[in-house]
Amino acid sequence: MTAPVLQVRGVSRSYGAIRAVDDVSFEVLPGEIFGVIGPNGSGKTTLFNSVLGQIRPDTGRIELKGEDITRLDPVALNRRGVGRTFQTLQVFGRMTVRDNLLVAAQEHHGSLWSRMAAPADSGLGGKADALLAQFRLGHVAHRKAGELSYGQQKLVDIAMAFMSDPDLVLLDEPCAGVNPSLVGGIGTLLRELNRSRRSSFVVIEHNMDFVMDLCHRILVMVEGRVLALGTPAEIRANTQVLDAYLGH
Ligand SMILES: Nc1ncnc2c1ncn2[C@@H]1O[C@H](COP(=O)(O)OP(=O)(O)OP(=O)(O)O)[C@@H](O)[C@H]1O
Repeated sequence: MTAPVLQVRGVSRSYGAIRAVDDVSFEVLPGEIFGVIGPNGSGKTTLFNSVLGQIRPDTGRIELKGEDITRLDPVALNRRGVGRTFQTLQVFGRMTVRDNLLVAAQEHHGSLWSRMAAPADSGLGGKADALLAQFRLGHVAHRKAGELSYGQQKLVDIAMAFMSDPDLVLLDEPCAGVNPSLVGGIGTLLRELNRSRRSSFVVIEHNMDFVMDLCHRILVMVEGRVLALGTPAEIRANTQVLDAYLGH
């Protein structure tokens, strides 16, 4: 059997009396695109941030390629090959698109403070140019990121996560705020990246068509717990999911 890239075992996290994540277990396989869906407040972000070392779970264990990463911070995780995108844009509007990518890579190699310094090329220019071409952003490489449309800035944001050649990328609502006409393009791009880079993705997304179309397997969370886990076809046909969530 193929060893999982990510293994989450019995993770729980409470905020006071609220059990935001309640005994959640799942694994993500190499090359898998794994979706996490659920109504607002069902614990998706808390689960995501637990995996990313942004918050500490109260109980449970998280493994990356068989190694315990439960207590690692986001910078250490990034160095081990875990990338992420945020719900809100992280691009520096006054820097060029290409420099945004170079700075993202420096963050991987150096300190967070390097984001604030003028970016040197550091030999990463070739990698940035290849990603910009793959993201169809080559023609805007030298424009200030803040001058681009929101959808294009979102692409820059996603490209930044790939500068560190991650094995695993967690994408927090890649379609949020994006014009519906561009959503299909983001899906195509993520499929291409998944194939060409053989990296695994975990995607939180409210756009159900996007998730069903993109993901190999989907975890459905309701009130902090796993309601269902299966292929898109299995999730669509699951009556509990229909009642608790999709049927709303
Ligand atoms: N920092 C916090 N302090 C207190 N309660 C929190 C905190 N973060 C999350 N919660 C609570 O934990 C529960 C799960 O929230 P979480 O943000 O993880 O859900 P979500 O599924 O990501 O929601 P959304 O789809 O709206 O982003 C909710 O009841 C929320 O109010």
